[in-house]
Amino acid sequence: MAEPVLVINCGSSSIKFGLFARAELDTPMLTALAERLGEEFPHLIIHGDPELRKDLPAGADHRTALQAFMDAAAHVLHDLQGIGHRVVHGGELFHDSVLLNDNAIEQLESLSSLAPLHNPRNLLGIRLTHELFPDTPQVAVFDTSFHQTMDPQVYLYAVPYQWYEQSDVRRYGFHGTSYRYVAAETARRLQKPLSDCNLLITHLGNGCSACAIRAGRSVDTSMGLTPMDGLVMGSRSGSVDPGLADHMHRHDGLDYQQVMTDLNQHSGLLGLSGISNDMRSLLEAEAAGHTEASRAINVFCFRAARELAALSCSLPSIDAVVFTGGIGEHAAVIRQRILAQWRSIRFCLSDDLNARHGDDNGRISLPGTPLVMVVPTHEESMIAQDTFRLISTGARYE
Ligand SMILES: Nc1ncnc2c1ncn2[C@@H]1O[C@H](COP(=O)(O)OP(=O)(O)O)[C@@H](O)[C@H]1O
Ligand SMILES: CC(=O)OP(=O)(O)O
Ligand SMILES: [Mg+2]
Repeated sequence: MAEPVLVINCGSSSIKFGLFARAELDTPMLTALAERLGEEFPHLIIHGDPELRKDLPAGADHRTALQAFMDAAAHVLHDLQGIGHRVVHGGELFHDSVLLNDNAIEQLESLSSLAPLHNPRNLLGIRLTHELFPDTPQVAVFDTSFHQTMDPQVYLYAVPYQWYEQSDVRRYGFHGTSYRYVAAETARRLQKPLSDCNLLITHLGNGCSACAIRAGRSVDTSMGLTPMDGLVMGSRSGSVDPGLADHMHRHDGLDYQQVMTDLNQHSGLLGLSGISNDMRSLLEAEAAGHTEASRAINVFCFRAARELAALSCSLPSIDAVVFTGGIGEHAAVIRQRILAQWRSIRFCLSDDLNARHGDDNGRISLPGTPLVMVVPTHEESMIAQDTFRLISTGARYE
């Protein structure tokens, strides 16, 4: 058997795994998903050998899920050529994917506070696999890399310039590996070179963002210094007035750390509804008449539309609006409600195509109206591609 690459994609509420042979990046030998981590009913599903569905203990975290996968799949995890990890924040230190060594891992640790729901978990995966496979090369693929093409006028905040020069305060953008995949896949479906494509893509998962792609390159995106900015997310607030921290301190005595924890973990869909961070649960609750669920969903949809409309400023024209991520790919009614909020463009979805999550090309809009598509993301495939590439060049981080 060809020596495969194992990919580990730690998201904020899920871990996705893939085992890839070099020649088959579109069709992994094995895939696995651990989801609803930290919630009441987390579970692990493996497709391949073994075929497995296993409930994890209530509240199970990323560590438990990683270990459960490693135990269940141990018999296929041999002769690995490499292991590719999603790492969310690369900061100013990492502009492209990198073969990891102790020095790179140490540098990564310094970025953890900028993505507290992600980088520590990404490092957990790196450390665990290093213990299990000490001689196997490991590669980090960063969410931030794809957005390196943004111009200074886009990535600079209007704060004292020394903050950028001395403390790397700027907008970085995230979900870049997803945008890289979805942009290329959309171009393929449109039968156009990527360099001719102007796209607005929104990645709606537990973390949510949107990206303007001009001539195939990221020119603006909704997330900033950290993955808290922009859209409303599962448990993150998205953009808020920075004056809010001072207000909550004076009014309720919250210290800065508490405000940050609340904005990261107790806000977004969860904070607004008091029910769940998961859109599936909220749609069920809304159908059962819970107005708190509707409140959260309405804010989510309005804010997504507003960010998309704002990002459209960066594009000379829009070839397609594209939905991806767990919500973007599976929640037809959310796609419809977001576009209904964007009143300056008259989107006309086909109810039938939207309910089916798109025709063969992912189109969900009626012919002759602005093109809207659903294109499933495949971050794992991009990470596998970079992992094979870096292993063959062998260039290590200095
Ligand atoms: N069938 C579905 N209908 C509505 N929302 C869904 C569905 N499946 C997944 N989701 C949403 O997608 C989220 C997970 O998205 P995903 O992109 O896989 O996660 P992560 O951000 O952890 O990588 C869930 O939290 C849930 O809100
Ligand atoms: C960057 C980010 O929010 O990632 P995820 O959607 O996987 O949580
Ligand atoms: Mg994700």
